[in-house]
Amino acid sequence: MSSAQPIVELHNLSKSFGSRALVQNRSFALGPVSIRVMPGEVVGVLGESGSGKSTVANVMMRLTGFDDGQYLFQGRDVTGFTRRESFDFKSKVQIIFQDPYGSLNPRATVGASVREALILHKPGMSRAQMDKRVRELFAEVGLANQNPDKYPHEFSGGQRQRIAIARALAVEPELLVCDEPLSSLDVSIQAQVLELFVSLIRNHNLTMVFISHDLNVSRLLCDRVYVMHEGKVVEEGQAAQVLTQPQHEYTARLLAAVY
Ligand SMILES: Nc1ncnc2c1ncn2[C@@H]1O[C@H](COP(=O)(O)OP(=O)(O)OP(=O)(O)O)[C@@H](O)[C@H]1O
Repeated sequence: MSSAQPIVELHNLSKSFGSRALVQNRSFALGPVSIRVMPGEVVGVLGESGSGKSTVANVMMRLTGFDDGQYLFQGRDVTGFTRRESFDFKSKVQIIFQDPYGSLNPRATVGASVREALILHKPGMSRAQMDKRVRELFAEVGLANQNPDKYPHEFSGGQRQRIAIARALAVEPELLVCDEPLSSLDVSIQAQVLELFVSLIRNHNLTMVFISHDLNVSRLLCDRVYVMHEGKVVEEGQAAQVLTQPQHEYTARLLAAVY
């Protein structure tokens, strides 16, 4: 491993839901978990439904807080972020959700949605430069022939997910968090969007956290993986190793369920 600074470090982080006052009503979603993401890595966070994967994604995106532990982003404790750092964080970290409807404004054309990201996070571009960038991004995600002046409902689910990916890439994020980005798509479309992820990872040196219950997809995309069970990391390591010769009995069970 290089001596570069990690992008993300979660140290013994835990999070509970429910009433803080009534300990018996508190349910633990996470923890403690420690997860590290180095620049240029594709890191899988894997597990069954309810294992805490989305909570990890939400904490990493700062969409939700946490109770204990520490979250360092590029070496800075996120709880001490200034307003400026919080704003910068939003352009450095992007998320792709399971359901692309959730990330696209239904009342804006898809081109306007991508331009909005450019206006916010890449200020100073002219309208012509933005339109050119939108066309480049659309080509990159396999939508070269699609009209950016159409609305989200005029596209298929797979196309909408491609647009959400284009929007996330528009800000050239330093970290892309993908929360089950294939799960809401038809099986045949999943394979095509998976191919897009493979080519984006190959061509962009993306740093990515890939949240998934799909071990086959994770084996294909990820360099390293963390396997979660009941809110804790039960196994971590190189994807090729963990997903072929698991050391933990839970990972072995998950793998056995796939074949
Ligand atoms: N807002 C919430 N309020 C209360 N409990 C929650 C909330 N969000 C998650 N939980 C609980 O935290 C635990 C982990 O949920 P989480 O959504 O992170 O799991 P997951 O592995 O992403 O599952 P899935 O794949 O089904 O989304 C679950 O027990 C869940 O019920």
